[in-house]
This record gives sequence, C-alpha cells and structure tokens, in this order.
Amino acid sequence: MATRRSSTPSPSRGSGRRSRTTQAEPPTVQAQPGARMRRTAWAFLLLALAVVIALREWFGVSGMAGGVLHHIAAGPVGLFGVIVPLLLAALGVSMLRVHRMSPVHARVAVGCLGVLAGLTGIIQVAKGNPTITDGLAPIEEAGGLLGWAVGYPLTVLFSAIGAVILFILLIVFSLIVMSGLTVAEVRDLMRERRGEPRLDEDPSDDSLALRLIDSLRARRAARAEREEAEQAQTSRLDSYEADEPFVSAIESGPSRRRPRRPRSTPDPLQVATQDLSAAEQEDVSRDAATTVITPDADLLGLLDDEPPAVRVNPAARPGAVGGPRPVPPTEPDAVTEETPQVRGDDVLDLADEIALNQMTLPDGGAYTLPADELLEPGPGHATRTEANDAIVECLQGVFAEFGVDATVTGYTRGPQVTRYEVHLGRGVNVSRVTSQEKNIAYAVGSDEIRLLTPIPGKSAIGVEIPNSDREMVKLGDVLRSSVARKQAHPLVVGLGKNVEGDYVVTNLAKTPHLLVAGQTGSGKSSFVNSMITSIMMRATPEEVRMVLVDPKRVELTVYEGIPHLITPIITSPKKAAEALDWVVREMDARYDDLASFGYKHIDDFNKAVRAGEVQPLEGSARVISPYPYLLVVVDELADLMMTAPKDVEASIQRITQLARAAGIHLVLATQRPVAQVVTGLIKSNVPSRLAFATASQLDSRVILDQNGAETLTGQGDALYLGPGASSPVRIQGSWVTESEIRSVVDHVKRQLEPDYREDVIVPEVKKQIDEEIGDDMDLLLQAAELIITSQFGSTSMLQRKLRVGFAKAGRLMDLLESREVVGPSEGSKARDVLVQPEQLEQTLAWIRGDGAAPEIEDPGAGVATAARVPSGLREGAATDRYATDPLQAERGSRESPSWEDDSAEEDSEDAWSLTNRGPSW
Ligand SMILES: Nc1ncnc2c1ncn2[C@@H]1O[C@H](COP(=O)(O)OP(=O)(O)OP(=O)(O)O)[C@@H](O)[C@H]1O
Repeated sequence: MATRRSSTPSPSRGSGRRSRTTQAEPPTVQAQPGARMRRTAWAFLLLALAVVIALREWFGVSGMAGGVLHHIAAGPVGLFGVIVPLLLAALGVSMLRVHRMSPVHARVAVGCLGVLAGLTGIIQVAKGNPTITDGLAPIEEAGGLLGWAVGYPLTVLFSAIGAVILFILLIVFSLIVMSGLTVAEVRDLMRERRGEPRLDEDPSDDSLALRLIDSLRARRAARAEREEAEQAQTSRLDSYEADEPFVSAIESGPSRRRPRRPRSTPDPLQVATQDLSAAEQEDVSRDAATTVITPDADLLGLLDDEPPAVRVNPAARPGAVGGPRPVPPTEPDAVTEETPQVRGDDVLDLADEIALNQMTLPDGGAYTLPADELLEPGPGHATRTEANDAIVECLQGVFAEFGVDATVTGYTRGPQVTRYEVHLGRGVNVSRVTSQEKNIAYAVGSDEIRLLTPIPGKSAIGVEIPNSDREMVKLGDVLRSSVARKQAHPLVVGLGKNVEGDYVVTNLAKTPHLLVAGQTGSGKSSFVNSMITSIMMRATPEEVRMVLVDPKRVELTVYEGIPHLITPIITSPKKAAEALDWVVREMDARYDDLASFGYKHIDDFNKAVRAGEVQPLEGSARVISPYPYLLVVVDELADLMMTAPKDVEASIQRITQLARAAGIHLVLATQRPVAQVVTGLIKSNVPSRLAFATASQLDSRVILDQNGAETLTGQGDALYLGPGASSPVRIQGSWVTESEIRSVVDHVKRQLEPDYREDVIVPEVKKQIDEEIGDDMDLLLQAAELIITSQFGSTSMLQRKLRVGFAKAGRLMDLLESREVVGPSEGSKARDVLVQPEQLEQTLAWIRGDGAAPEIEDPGAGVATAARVPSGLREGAATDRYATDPLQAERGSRESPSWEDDSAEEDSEDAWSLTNRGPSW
C-alpha cells in the first residue's frame, strides 16, 4: 500500500529519484542581497588576480609584488602556473553567471583537479622527484606543491614508472568523471555513431543468463495467457468487455518500464531481478505516485544515482524505423525515460490476444493488423530538468516573499506541464496559496498556470505550470505501452500522457460517447487522427466499422477507402444528418436482434454467435455473423447543427441514450463550444468530454461544466472528463504524423476494399418530391382528394373545382400521374384513377412524404406494388432504405425480383431482414 507522503524531503536522492514524483531539492533559501554582493565581490577579486598573474607569468610585467604573484601561480602547480590565470578567470566568470553550484559544476571541478594532479605528478617524476627540503624553487620548476604531494610518495612507493602509469590512469578517470559518462556508455555512443546497435541491445551479445531469463519469462507469459484463455472460456457470456463494475473509461500506466541505461554496467543478476519483476516494478511505480520513498526502491537500483546525461536515441535500436534521427535537445541533467520498444513479436502478442476475432479475407488469407513499426517512436521522457528546479526555486521564493508557510515538496513532470506539489504548514489556509496565483504566474512568467486544490487523492495543492521544454507524445509509444497492450478491446484508443508522465488510453466502448471541443488549432483534429489510427492499428474491419463525417472536407480525406468505413466519408452536412438517421435505424435493428435472440448487449450476442449458439429463426436463409462496433465520428458538429438542428439533435439524443448496448459509439468534435451547438440535450446525453484549449471560461463551462480549459496551452493539451467523473484529467494528446497515417492507411487498404452500405445515405426522396411540388402542395392534396373521392380523373374538373388555369391543372395531373394516383393521359378521355377512396388518407400522407405508398392494382402487370417512387426517381431510390439495401438487392434480387417473392416474404419475418446485413457484416 502506498505510504503517505512525507512532508520532509528525503535526504537520499536515490530513493527519491526512484519515486514517480521527483523530489525537489530541499527548499533553498533565496540568496539575500548581502550574500549576493559578497559573491560578486569574490568573483571580481578572482578576475583581478587572474589579470595580474597573467601579466606577471605571461608577459613578465609586474611591480614589487611580482615575486609573490609567481609563488601564488607556480607554488601550487609548478610549471602549470601559466594556466592559473585562465583557471581563476573561469572561476570568477562562473561565479558571476551562476547563483548556485549545481552537481555539474562540482563534477567538472573534481575532474579538473584530478587531471591537474595527474599532470603535475608526471612532471614531478620527470623532473627527478625533488623533495621539499631542496627548497621551493625546484618544486616550482617541477609540478608545484600539488605535484610533489602526489608524485613524491607514489614514486618512493612504486618507482617512477609505476607512478607515471598511476597518474595516466588518474587522468583518464578524471576525464570520465568530467564527461559524466561511463566507459560502457562511451563505447555505446561510439557504436551508435558508427550506426552499430548498442551492445546491450545486440541479441548476439546476450549472456546465457539473460537468454535463460528470457525463455523463463516467455514460458511464464504463455502459461498466464493459457490460464486467461481458459478463464475467458468458462466465463463466456457471463460478462462482456467494457461493462465491468468500477472500471473507468480511461486507464493510465507508467511510461517507464526499466531504466534505459543504468549508470554502471549492470550485474546480470541484478538485470535478472529487474526483468523478472517487470510487473512488480510497474506496481511499485504506480504506488510511488503517492509515495516519496518506496521501501524497495534501492533494491531494484533503478535511477538511483545522480542523474547522468542519459539520452535515448530510438533510431539506434534494432527495429526502429527512419534511420538516425536527431536526438531532441534535453537539459544536460535531464533524466530521460525509455520509449516503449518497437518489437516485432509484440505485434504477434496483440494479434494473439484478438485471435478470436481473426478476419478472413475474400481470397482466403488472413487480415493482418498494421505492424507497430509503422508508427515511429518518440523522444524519451524527461522526469527532471534544470528548468523544473528553477521553477521550484521561484515558487519557494514567492511563498517566502509573501509569508506563506508552504513548501514545494516535489513535482511530477508531464510532457507539456509539470505539477508542483505544495504542502501547507499546520493551520495554513488553502486560500493563502490560491490567492497567490497571480504572483506565481508573474514569478514563473506564464499566464497558463492551473491550481489544483487539492491534487485528487492527495493532501497537497498542485500548481501546474507549462514546461518551457515540452515533449511530443507519439501515438506509437502510447499504443506500445503496457497499459494499451493489456487491453485487447478493439475500441481502445491512445489518448496521450498525463501530467505524471503515464501513458493514457481510453476505451471508447466505456466512454461510451465523447464530446471533443476546443478552439481552432487546439488539437481536436490531431486527436481524431490519433483515434482513427489507433482503431486501424488494433481492429479489423469486422470488429469496428466507422462512419466519418467531415464537413470541413479536408481533415479526414486521408481515410477515404479504408475497409473500416461503412460509407464514403460524408462531407455534406445534409447527408450527415441522413447518416445519423441511418445510425438510429441501425441501432433499432440491432436492438430487435438482441430482443429476439434474448441478449442484453452486443458483446453477449457476438460471443454467442462466435460460439455457434445463435441460430437463425426457422425457415430464415439469414447467415448470422457478429455485429461490428460502429464508431460515428463527426469532425464538426457545428456545421450539422446549423443545417438541421432539430433532426440532428433528435438523432444524437436517441443514439446516445440507447446505442451503448448496441455497440454504437459517437464522437462529436466541435471548435464552437457554444450552447447553440452543444445543446443541453446533447450535453446531458454525451457523458465523456475532451476539452482542448478554449478561448474563454464560458466555453470551458459549456464543455466541462467547469473552468479550466481556458488555461490549457493548446497543441494537444487537453482535459479529459470521463463519464461520471467530477474532476478532469490533464493530458497531452498523442501525435501521429501524416506520413504515419498514410502508411497505416495504405496497409489496411492494400488488403481489403471497403464494403459500403449504400443505404446509409439515400437520394433525398422526400425533399425531391417537395422541390418538384414546390408551393403547390396544398393544391395537389386537394386535387388528389377530389379525384380519389370522385374516382374521376379529369383536368377540366380540377380547373373548375380548384379555380386554377389549364396549365396549373395539367401540372397537378402530371404530378398525380407521377405518383400513380392516376393513369396516363388518354387524349380527351378522363384518366384512370388507380387509388381507391378507402386509400385516400394513406395516399395523401404518401404525397406529403410522410408514409409508405398505398398498394394499387397495376392493370398492366396484375400484381400489387408495395412501394412506388416518382417516376424520375425510380432507379435506385426507395423510401425504405433497409428494404432496398443495394447490397442485398445485388445478392438476392435476381432470384426474387419482386417484393411479393416468397422467400422475401419469409425473410421479412426475420428481424435480420431489417438490417439487410450480409455475412461479411
Ligand atoms: N498532440 C499534439 N502534439 C503536438 N502538437 C500538436 C498536437 N495536437 C495539435 N498539435 C499542433 O497544433 C496544430 C493544430 O492542431 P489541430 O489541427 O489538431 O487543431 P484543431 O483544433 O483541429 O484546429 P481546427 O479546429 O482549426 O481544425 C497542429 O498542426 C500541431 O502543430
């Protein structure tokens, strides 16, 4: 269990670093003005000394103090006295520039001293090892007091040769200390530069122990998988994914699995411990989010040293794509974390997990998911940089200056912001800190700070401040993270990283509908791209089908033709409204199926279908196949709401209220989070919200029902509010490049053509009728009534009764003919009336466009016609889209050209006929 955060900063840097929360340096007291002046005075004194010594030693220019100056320079280091002015000047300048000695300065100083000791020692030996009893002059002519101190005893003890060898070793060691790298790291760097894999990644260099451990791990994983599969088998139908209790829509997991490069060459035994306990490590890491010191932190020995300049060069890893890429700049003391590895076998892992849902292609081959390598790895994650330490000082300074008893005890660095944790002294009111918001913003020079009072789950105030050195979160890394791999659900989407630097994924099935909003340029489209790419990476077209609505016309065109689409990308808002209407009908059809086969959720139904437990009703020719999840993505809701607000709102309401159990999920994005677009009705039915930066607090409240989004920094910085959650989670959205998207799209398109449901959008029958009739609807209805009740199809009667001219009466008659109310003109004779008086109401409704056509006696064919369309629309159009699915028509119409066909009659009793879904669906 996580221990409570200690308010006292740990003295051990090692254990602190192991924790997820980087522990801040003990709060440094802001240097007082007096101390600063003293420091400046010392710096100038050193510079002055450097100048006069340089004049004496380099140019022989000096006054009476010349002798003393020579002793000051040559006394300590002998012949190296000539570089003393340089050393003094460097020291003086750095004292002026840097307010506080950092570990880097200390390291460089120690290294320089070592090199100097080695060099002066060698000169001491070379000059015949003079002793101090010979006087100061011979010493100053050799290695000075330093050279004598180290050279004399070593020469006496180990001879001149032995001493020189020791000094050379001392110089090499000191150079290594100065560089901050180990020998192994230098070797790796050189190998990387030559384009060779690092030794610890070269499988051929694996020790026997490592190989043994790997095989043990593989066996353990296989056993666990077997057990899981068995368990899934027994629990089939008892539960379905995305419907478990206490499961949240988003999940986060540590981005750090194991240190990329330990400080020293790792002991194989230690590596074994690390590898075998990777899962435990993750648990420890998770606990550590609320714990400064974890008991086993030292045991695992992770990141336990002073931060070395560790850099990750993903391009150097085997399997990485794209060749050598520049390593993004990180602060010299940054601790960077490993990005999840691109491993070929991981692709298989995922494929294994979804083996149940293997998809067979028309040519008999298997559909393969895109390889992980198509998504490039991103840069490593820095958990601590000098910029963060400087902010800690700033915060501490503000608290000290305004007399607030509060301490910054640590921080967690995310990709775009760092959350600094502030603990209050006893009896200090939280408002004392919150009232300092403006002062803090001023001190750190950012107006985008956000205060969390408290940090959820902690007794601490969080101050989120944007990083001056923000990091990109690559979608590939999110999808390769353990938290994404743990979930085999096809609707799992890589969201990004949270403020703690953990990868975050969300399962759209649990969401179950999502509203995405933010001002222009805030990152909505990038999120939509990541979402669609996530689905293509993890789901077959049999598992997930999509309806993409892109009124902006440019954002989603890259996905045109992917087999996951159920209809071509919809760019017309009018057609989008139609498509939503279709989704409602699809949902109803699915519900019909669930009801008739006795299942509560589409997952239950699908599992039963896969297990062969669902048989078609007797006499039905239907082939039952699992339903795919249906994801409907609207990239700009505002355009739809401008076109048909009532229809769109009604469809969205119906879908969002019911569609979850039918496996239908909506994602609605808008850059106009205003009440006219995101209406109360839509808001109350779309439970999950993803808010990118908004222009105002008002907009933030429209999306999240609370402030916060207006302080986001844009470019993928987002707040995610899950269903039922009260406080949002801050996330840096994952980023996927256009070229990555294209390669994934190419991969899926190469395998399969899209199988469009053409009934999603139909020619607009009703509207065309309206246009054809224009303003004459009332007259037309009266004309129809007259003719049907009188059963007399005469144009002159219409002229008389309706008091219209001949031309108008003729037009009305033509319209009635096109709707088969009357027969064709037979010269001066009255036309045949094809509709009986008892069908009057139905006919009038049909003309208004509100119902099905009445059945009429077709004198020519002698059979009843169930559905008629205006003559101009007869081809390919129908009022009942389900009934005339062209796919179905293609499959079955040759044998059953008529609606009165026997088999069609039989099928019509089956709810499946409502969907007209073929076996591939
Ligand atoms: N997750 C991210 N990581 C890094 N940069 C991002 C991210 N998301 C967005 N950006 C940056 O912000 C820019 C705008 O993003 P995007 O096009 O997604 O905004 P938008 O909200 O969809 O804007 P609009 O509504 O005008 O289409 C991108 O071109 C990119 O430079």
